[in-house]
Amino acid sequence: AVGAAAVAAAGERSPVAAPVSSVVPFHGAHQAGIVTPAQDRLHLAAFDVVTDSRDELIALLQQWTEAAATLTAGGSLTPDAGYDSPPTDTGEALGLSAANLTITIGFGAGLFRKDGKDRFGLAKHRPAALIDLPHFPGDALEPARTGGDLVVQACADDPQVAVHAIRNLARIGFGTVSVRWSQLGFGRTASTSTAQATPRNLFGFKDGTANLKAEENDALAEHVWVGETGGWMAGGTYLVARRIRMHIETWDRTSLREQEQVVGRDRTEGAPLSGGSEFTEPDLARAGNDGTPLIATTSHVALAHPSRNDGVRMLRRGYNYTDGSDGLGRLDAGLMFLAFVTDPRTHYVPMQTAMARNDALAEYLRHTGSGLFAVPGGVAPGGYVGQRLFEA
Ligand SMILES: C=CC1=C(C)c2cc3[nH]c(cc4nc(cc5[nH]c(cc1n2)c(C)c5CCC(=O)O)C(CCC(=O)O)=C4C)c(C)c3C=C
Ligand SMILES: [Fe+2]
Repeated sequence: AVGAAAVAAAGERSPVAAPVSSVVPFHGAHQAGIVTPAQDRLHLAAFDVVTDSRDELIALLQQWTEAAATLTAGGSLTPDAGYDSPPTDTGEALGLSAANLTITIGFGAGLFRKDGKDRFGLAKHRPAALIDLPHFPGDALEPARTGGDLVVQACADDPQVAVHAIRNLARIGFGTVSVRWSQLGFGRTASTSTAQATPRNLFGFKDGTANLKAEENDALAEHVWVGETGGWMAGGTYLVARRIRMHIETWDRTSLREQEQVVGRDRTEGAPLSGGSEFTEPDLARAGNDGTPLIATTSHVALAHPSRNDGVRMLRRGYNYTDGSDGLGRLDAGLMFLAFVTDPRTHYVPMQTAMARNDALAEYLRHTGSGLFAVPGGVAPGGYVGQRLFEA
């Protein structure tokens, strides 16, 4: 510390040890990056497995697990093979803190069977919940932004740390996997802890108010985690990823009254239009002077509310994105919707179907990418992500 202070006093930059508060533990009962506090930056990448070798796949997951444990602790990858070889770590995170990096790994349907082939002898272990998502009305999915045999979600407070993580995992996987699609995100669009303030999405509304929070253990057990009867998926969850383009130029020409009616909450506070403040429970039955519900039945909040969805809740953990413009004078901007659920058949498909048909918000949205991934439970030191699947 004395040495560091002397360097700082001399006005030079010194390599500073990562403060403890910037490290999210990698090992645990569940993978990090799900109920751990949502960071502000995302790099999500889906990979195709390009080998048919089960041993190579297992070796990759072992290497990814080891690298993830190192990177999330703020370390860099070692050892180097020598001066005449490419460095083992790509280097752009040297000197940066761990920035609360979390790395979360999931398995797509293609790992279990692809093009009719059971490449890795895993077909019999494909969970029933890992469905092929149906086509929803209005979907405009681009194949180059959809699917993937594996997914890695890297979240951090620093975008360079998140990108470094994905880049290095892709580098480790060279010859075994290739990146199918990837998405950068900024500005989380959900709170996953009551300690976090509610952020805003690119429509300018608070997003995440009624989200499931890390403190709600019973609700997480019911709506997010796969239970003990789930075999190799026990302690895991399913990640629904949807790249949703938001027509922000159209939205920006819409009156505030219309915007609030479409959402069902007021823009400033995020309070439900039935009254109260941000965290007041929406009263979907409360009618205004004209006898119609204050929260329109076609509003997003009404359609997403548990009372209209068999009591279903989900853990949303999405991010805003902007990917330049589309050549027609419009920003390609939107929401990388990420939600963790115990079973997408009950906890995503019915809600998305209702929204695609009736949600007033749908007029301003276009789903352009999609993925569904089984996210296994957490890893103990010495183990690797998905070990229970390969030993099942
Ligand atoms: C199928 C699930 C959902 C999709 C897809 C989705 C897209 C989406 N949502 C917003 C903005 C808001 N969503 C809000 C609440 C909310 N949304 C969902 C589900 C999906 N959203 C749920 C389950 C909820 C919570 C409902 C409840 O329990 O009351 C809100 C209100 C604030 C909040 O509670 O978070 C906003 C705003 C956008 C812009 C969007 C697609 C781009
Ligand atoms: Fe929503």
